[in-house]
Amino acid sequence: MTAVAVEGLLKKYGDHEAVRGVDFAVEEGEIFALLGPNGAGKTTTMEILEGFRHRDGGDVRVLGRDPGDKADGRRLRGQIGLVLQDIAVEPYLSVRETIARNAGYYPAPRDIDEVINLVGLEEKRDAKVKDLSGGQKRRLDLALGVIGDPKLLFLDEPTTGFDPGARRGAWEVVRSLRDAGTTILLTTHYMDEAQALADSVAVIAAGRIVAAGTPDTIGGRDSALARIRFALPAGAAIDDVPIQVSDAEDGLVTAEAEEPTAALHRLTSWALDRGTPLERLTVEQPTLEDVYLGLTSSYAQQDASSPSTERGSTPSSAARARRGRRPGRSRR
Ligand SMILES: Nc1ncnc2c1ncn2[C@@H]1O[C@H](COP(=O)(O)OP(=O)(O)OP(=O)(O)O)[C@@H](O)[C@H]1O
Repeated sequence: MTAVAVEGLLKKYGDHEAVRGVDFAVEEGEIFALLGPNGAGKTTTMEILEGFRHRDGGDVRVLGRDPGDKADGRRLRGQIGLVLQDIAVEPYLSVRETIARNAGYYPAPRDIDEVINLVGLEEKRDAKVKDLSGGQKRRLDLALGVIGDPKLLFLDEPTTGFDPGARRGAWEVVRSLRDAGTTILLTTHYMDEAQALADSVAVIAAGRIVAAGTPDTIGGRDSALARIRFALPAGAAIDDVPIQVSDAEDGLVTAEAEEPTAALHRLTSWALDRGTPLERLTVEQPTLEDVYLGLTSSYAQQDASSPSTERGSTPSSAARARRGRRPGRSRR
C-alpha cells in the first residue's frame, strides 16, 4: 500500500516556483529519504504533506487523505508524528513529564517508559529539559514524534548535531520503528545516513525530482564503472599496465572498469609475475554522495533567497502556525 502519493505538486511563493511538478510515492512500511541541496524545496514539500502549508497545484494523498483539506487534515493529525528541527518544550519539566504531557494529546499513545527506553533516555528520565545536551534534546524530539504511535513519521534532518555514536543510536531507533511498521519520510543532508537508513530515496533540485530509486541503484550507481587505483610499481611504465588507464598522476594510476573482477585479475597477475606488489590498491564504486553531487552540482547555488514571500506566510510564521497546531513543536 502507498502511504504517501504526490503527483504534480506545485508551490509558488509570489513569482518564485519553489516546487515545480513533483511526483513521488512512499510505500507503507518503508524509510523514504528526500534529498536535495539548500533551497531545493524539501521543507516546502514536507510542510504540504504535514498539512502546514497549502499547495498551488497537484494531488497529494497522505494515508489516503488530503492534508490540504480541513477535515482530512484534522484526522491525519492523530496518525502522523513530526520530528522537526527544534521543539518548543517547557524547560523546567523533566523528560518523563514532557513525554507524558504530549502523550495526552493523542487518542492511543505508546507506553511512556517504553518510548524513553526506545530513544535511550533512561538515565535522563528525571532530568529537566533545560539540562539536556543538544543530542539528548534531539532524542527527546524523537520521543515526542513517536509517543502518539504514528502510522507515518516525518523526520526533518533527524541527526543534525549528533555525535557519531548518537547518530548510530538514532539510526537503530529509526530502523526499529520501521521494523515495527511505521512508515518514515525523512530529509537529510548526510548521504551516509540516507545510505544506511533509506529503502528509497528521491533527489530534489530547484523544485523538481531529478532522480529516484534505491540508494544502491539511483542515478545508475549500480551500473557505473568501478574505479581501480594503485601506485605504479617501481620500474614499470604506464604502457606496461595490462588494463586501460584513464589517469596517472604523481605515480598513482586510475583505471575505470566495467568488469572489475576480470580487470583486477589481469592487473594482480601482472604484478605477481613481476614480483612487485601493487601499493595503495583500492577498488571503488561511486558512493551515494558521488552520485548525489553529480545530480545536484548544477543546482547547488540556486537557493539564493527568493525575492518574494507568500503573503502572510513567511517561514517563521509557518513555524508559528505549526507550533499553534501541534502543541510543543516548532521548527528552526
Ligand atoms: N515562506 C516563504 N516565502 C518565500 N520563499 C520561500 C518561503 N519558504 C521557502 N521559500 C523559498 O522556496 C525555496 C525552497 O525552500 P525550502 O525551504 O523548501 O528548501 P529546502 O530544500 O528545505 O532547503 P534547506 O535544505 O536549506 O532546508 C527556496 O528558494 C526558499 O527561499
